[in-house]
Amino acid sequence: MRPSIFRSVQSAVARNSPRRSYSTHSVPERKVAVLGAAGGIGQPLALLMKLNPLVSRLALYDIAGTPGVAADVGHINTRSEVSGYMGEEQLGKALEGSDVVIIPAGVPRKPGMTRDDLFNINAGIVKSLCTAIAKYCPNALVNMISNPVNSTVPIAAEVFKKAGTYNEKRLFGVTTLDVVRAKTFYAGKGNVNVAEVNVPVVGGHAGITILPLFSQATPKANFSDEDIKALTKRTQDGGTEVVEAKAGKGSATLSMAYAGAMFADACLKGLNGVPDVVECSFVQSTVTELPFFASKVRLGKNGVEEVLELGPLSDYEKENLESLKPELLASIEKGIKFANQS
Ligand SMILES: NC(=O)c1ccc[n+]([C@@H]2O[C@H](COP(=O)([O-])OP(=O)(O)OC[C@H]3O[C@@H](n4cnc5c(N)ncnc54)[C@H](O)[C@@H]3O)[C@@H](O)[C@H]2O)c1
Ligand SMILES: O=C(O)C[C@H](O)C(=O)O
Repeated sequence: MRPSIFRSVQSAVARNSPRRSYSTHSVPERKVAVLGAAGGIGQPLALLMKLNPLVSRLALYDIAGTPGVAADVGHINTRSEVSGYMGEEQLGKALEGSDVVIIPAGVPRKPGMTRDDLFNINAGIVKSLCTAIAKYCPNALVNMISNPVNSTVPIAAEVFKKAGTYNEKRLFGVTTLDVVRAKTFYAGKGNVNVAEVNVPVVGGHAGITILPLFSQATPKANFSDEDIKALTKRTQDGGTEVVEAKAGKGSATLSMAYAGAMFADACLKGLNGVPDVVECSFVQSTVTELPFFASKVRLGKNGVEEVLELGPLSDYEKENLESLKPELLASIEKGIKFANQS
């Protein structure tokens, strides 16, 4: 869970003849599609994926604005070929042959809203995009960013089940931003080097369902129970902190693009056979009694290689784990119901 994307980005930028360098190396061809690529997350995410030397083709899809984003990003002298696709009739072409599909399509929160308030609009968007994924690239790893993640991931699973393409190893809710925040806040409060910090974050991706496991954080810092409570609350409210600071202009976009690019990079490394790639993600799970749950996941050539157990929890974390379950289960069930009734 180290920010290896920086190393990837630095080495990509350092190369002036990327195509020549890659034609002589055994880096596999990998196509990545970004759905919602003209949005607040989509644009910086497109930039970061263009800087990733593991990507050979980058497909940027949105309902509007992608020709401009693709022309702009496409001028960067890194490995991947960039194509822009706009409107539903071009969605199939955007998806065909994709190894990884990243979905930041949909509306963001405004102050006073919960992520669940986005359900009515985003559930339909995710459902139609996943229907197309099942048709055009059923074997792709799907990285779901669109909120509410606690419901959109179960929606995607149901859509894929109906299409007969569901493989639980290939569907991921992107919770990396919770880990990114937990690391930043922990390092800031503990005055330790942020680059060395690791904090697993489990559960889901909304309010109290976000459960950072600071008892397992490394390197160890000497925090009081009150400090841990404050760090936990700040991590859980990180999204709201940004929504309020943006005052009606949306939610986290830049930190999310960073987190989304990190997670996609981990998926690509796993696909390419890099060993010991472990990230937290909201996946189908038996780690608790809930059908989906975020925890550490080992990534490999088929997507999820192993969903890791939670490990030892403090009493405070045990309590929080029990408290989050009803809300998380309700969000999961809401997604499943939506996918099966509409
Ligand atoms: N998982 C996370 O940690 C996390 C973090 C931040 C934001 N988000 C979520 O990501 C989503 C996007 O946020 P944003 O700030 O980029 O919003 P945005 O409004 O800036 O961008 C969304 C983009 O989606 C596009 N879009 C809408 N319908 C589409 C469709 N049917 N097909 C393809 N594209 C479509 C829009 O045209 C727009 O360009 C929101 O739901 C937000 O809550 C999740
Ligand atoms: O808070 C939001 O609505 C966006 C996102 O889920 C986040 O955590 O920043």
